[in-house]
Amino acid sequence: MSIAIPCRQLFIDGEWREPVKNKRIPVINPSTEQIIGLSLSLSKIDTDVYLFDSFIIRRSKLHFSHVSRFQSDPYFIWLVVISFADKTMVYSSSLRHVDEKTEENNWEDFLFLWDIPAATVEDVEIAVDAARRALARNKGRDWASASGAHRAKYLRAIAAKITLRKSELAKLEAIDCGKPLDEAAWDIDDVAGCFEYYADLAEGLDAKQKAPVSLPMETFKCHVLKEPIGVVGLITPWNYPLLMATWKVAPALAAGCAAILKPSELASVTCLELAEVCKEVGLPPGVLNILTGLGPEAGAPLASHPHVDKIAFTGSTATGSKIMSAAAQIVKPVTLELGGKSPILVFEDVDLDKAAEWTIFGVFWTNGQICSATSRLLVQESIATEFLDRLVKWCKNIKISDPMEEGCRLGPVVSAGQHEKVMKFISTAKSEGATILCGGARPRHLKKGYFVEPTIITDVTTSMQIWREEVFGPVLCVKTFSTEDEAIELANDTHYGLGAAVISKDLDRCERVTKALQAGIVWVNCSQPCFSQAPWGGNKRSGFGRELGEWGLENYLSVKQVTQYISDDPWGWYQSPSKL
Ligand SMILES: NC(=O)C1=CN([C@@H]2O[C@H](COP(=O)(O)OP(=O)(O)OC[C@H]3O[C@@H](n4cnc5c(N)ncnc54)[C@H](O)[C@@H]3O)[C@@H](O)[C@H]2O)C=CC1
Ligand SMILES: N=C(N)NCCCC(=O)O
Ligand code: NA
Repeated sequence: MSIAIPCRQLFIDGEWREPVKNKRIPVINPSTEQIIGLSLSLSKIDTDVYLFDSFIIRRSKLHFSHVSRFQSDPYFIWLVVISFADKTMVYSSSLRHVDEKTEENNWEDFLFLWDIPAATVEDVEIAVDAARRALARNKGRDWASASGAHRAKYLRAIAAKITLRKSELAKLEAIDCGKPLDEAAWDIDDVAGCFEYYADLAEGLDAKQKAPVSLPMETFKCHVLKEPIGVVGLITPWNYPLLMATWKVAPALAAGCAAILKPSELASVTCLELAEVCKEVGLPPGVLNILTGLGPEAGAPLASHPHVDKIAFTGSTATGSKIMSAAAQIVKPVTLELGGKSPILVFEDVDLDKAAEWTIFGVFWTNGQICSATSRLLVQESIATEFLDRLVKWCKNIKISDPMEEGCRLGPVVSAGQHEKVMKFISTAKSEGATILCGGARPRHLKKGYFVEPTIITDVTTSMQIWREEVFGPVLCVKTFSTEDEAIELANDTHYGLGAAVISKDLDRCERVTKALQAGIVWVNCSQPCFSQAPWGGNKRSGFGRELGEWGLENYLSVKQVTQYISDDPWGWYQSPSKL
């Protein structure tokens, strides 16, 4: 017998809520290709399990004493099993209670499968309504027109809770999307840091209100109010599930907006935990609603909803274009962070090993699934052979494993579909005449999971698919150049314009090249580091608008001009009837 136990519900109006259509999506672990689940067969559980007890992991055997938690709380239990490549672990989470369990029950009969709720247009309606009510409550004084300092308190409380749950959230993230645990831990620090940063900016907003605008006429006085845009829809991808959500949620809340977050169906688990965090800190109901679900069913109705005032999106260029079309029908503003095919330029004066490490970090970090991945290497001819040789050596040293394994530096890509897509890119490159210098296949030691070896492709022409299209996997393609001008021309030979990196000891050259590169972000002597304080976003088909920093806050603010007539004299344009 097998029953599905829902893990979390949709988070709407400050409450957990079942999706109207009661639809759910399984949570798949990309390392095992399996639905994360628990087979409650006593014999198995006695072998090797870990219990997450109120989010503290401890190794334990599962006894009925633990299971009895079922009865004490009729809605939640605290068990989830996660299967890894070589072992099975039990983690706790809030599972909805579906049956009366007693010690006499035969547990061998039950299989718990982990899934997430799938919202549809009906849930979107309820969430949008909740968000609008949150803005209007107490004439706006509870949130939208409260002081920034008031809202900052919630942002700080969220940051603190996230820090407290860091190791658990990092594990959930790593298991759900396949990124190495060390990277996931880093992400969670960034998440907390981002909430803290926007708490500061929310406080700073109060002092910036009523900023005067000087006018050329003494009879008038002008100032500017910064007001929340209103209800915002935030649609996010799976590569940095909680961090990409945070880049939008934190500034939106700082600004005083009410938000509906729609994370990616491929990795939503940590975003649902953010909902729990918001519940715990007592965020006013409806201020943040979290709707997991499929793009066309839950994302599209947000994009086209007449009462959603803005959409902020990160994801593929194809989906970004659909969202923009939907929003355009009602002239709804959008900001779009889309794909990329970012170049990294390596000049002949570099330290080869330092440059090699940044080059592989630039493209293999997050298993190659970063929109800003510097996935086109341009290396100066004079050092090309030696540099590629070093790169291959660095690649061979990358630990590819289950993301939970100590020291893992490359995990699986997120899904079967993504795996297939990446492998197809590699085979097309081969068929178009490119050379696979290293990688290109599943690592031999990993029979299961969506793993792809770190792959370097040479003998590439500028018309090949591998040069032009975003792979979103651990694949680097290489071309050589002889002059700086040629390097710049090749670098800018793309429809995208998100990131770019230049590696050279000559800082004057770095400055020249930086100016010539068509990109929203340029890294000098590094690739990928990212800070909450600095603007993030692209040009061309990589989208528009900037997240993070003060620019990120402006995304969610509307500027209101207030102009006052201060003269005692009448305006005097028409002849006054009283003078007749
Ligand atoms: N540049 C980036 O940050 C990302 C790029 N990608 C690329 O996109 C490819 C496809 O991956 P997906 O996960 O399908 O990306 P996607 O861009 O379709 O998904 C991003 C988000 O948009 C939502 N979405 C999908 N269709 C929608 C629609 N019609 N209206 C509103 N929301 C919608 C998804 O549910 C998800 O939350 C990947 O293979 C990768 O190459 C994927 C994720 C992030
Ligand atoms: N956390 C860092 N460094 N980068 C995040 C990049 C997320 C993106 O793909 O847009
Ligand atoms: Na997943």
